[in-house]
Amino acid sequence: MDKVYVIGFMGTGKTAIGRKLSERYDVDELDERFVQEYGQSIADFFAAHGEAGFRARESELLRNSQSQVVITGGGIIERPENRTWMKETGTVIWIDTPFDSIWRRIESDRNRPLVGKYETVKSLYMRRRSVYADSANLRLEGMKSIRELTAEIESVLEEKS
Ligand SMILES: Nc1ncnc2c1ncn2[C@@H]1O[C@H](COP(=O)(O)OP(=O)(O)O)[C@@H](O)[C@H]1O
Ligand SMILES: O=C(O)C1=C[C@@H](OP(=O)(O)O)[C@@H](O)[C@H](O)C1
Ligand SMILES: [Mg+2]
Repeated sequence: MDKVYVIGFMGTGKTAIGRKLSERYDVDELDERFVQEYGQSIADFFAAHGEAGFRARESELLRNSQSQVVITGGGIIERPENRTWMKETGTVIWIDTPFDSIWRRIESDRNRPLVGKYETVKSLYMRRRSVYADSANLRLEGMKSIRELTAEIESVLEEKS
């Protein structure tokens, strides 16, 4: 398999980039598929089943994805088996954005159940950052625009085709 996986912390633009890529490529946005399949928002699902319940289903969606481009949720790298799966089945692209820019984008978004206090989210970011780095084949500079980031991912897709 020769997929492209897009990873990165919440608010790095994965979903927005996925929407643009879907104009030209077959894209699976795992969080959107989650909501379709389970008929509940991610926030409501977390409240009812906890993070562990979400992670189990998220991992299943990752494994079953048939699309060329897979847009992940920020926590996909929490499970080591997901990191291994992505590396073995495709190219993993990490969008690396400084925390303070991310925070401005996500702080008032109530759809992300893991967004709480600044310090708590920042420590999640600090813990995950090296995990994204270890999981990825390619790092993109996240301060670029959505359009530029999309174009960079498109050039990886073109190279692979
Ligand atoms: N590189 C960027 N430049 C400008 N705005 C961005 C960028 N990345 C994300 N955003 C904005 O931040 C918000 C969250 O983006 P989203 O695509 O939902 O991120 P993710 O899926 O990685 O959590 C959206 O309003 C999006 O337009
Ligand atoms: O980082 C995380 O653990 C999560 C990120 C979210 O996706 P985005 O990265 O698209 O915000 C979503 O999957 C869920 O709220 C959990
Ligand atoms: Mg998203």
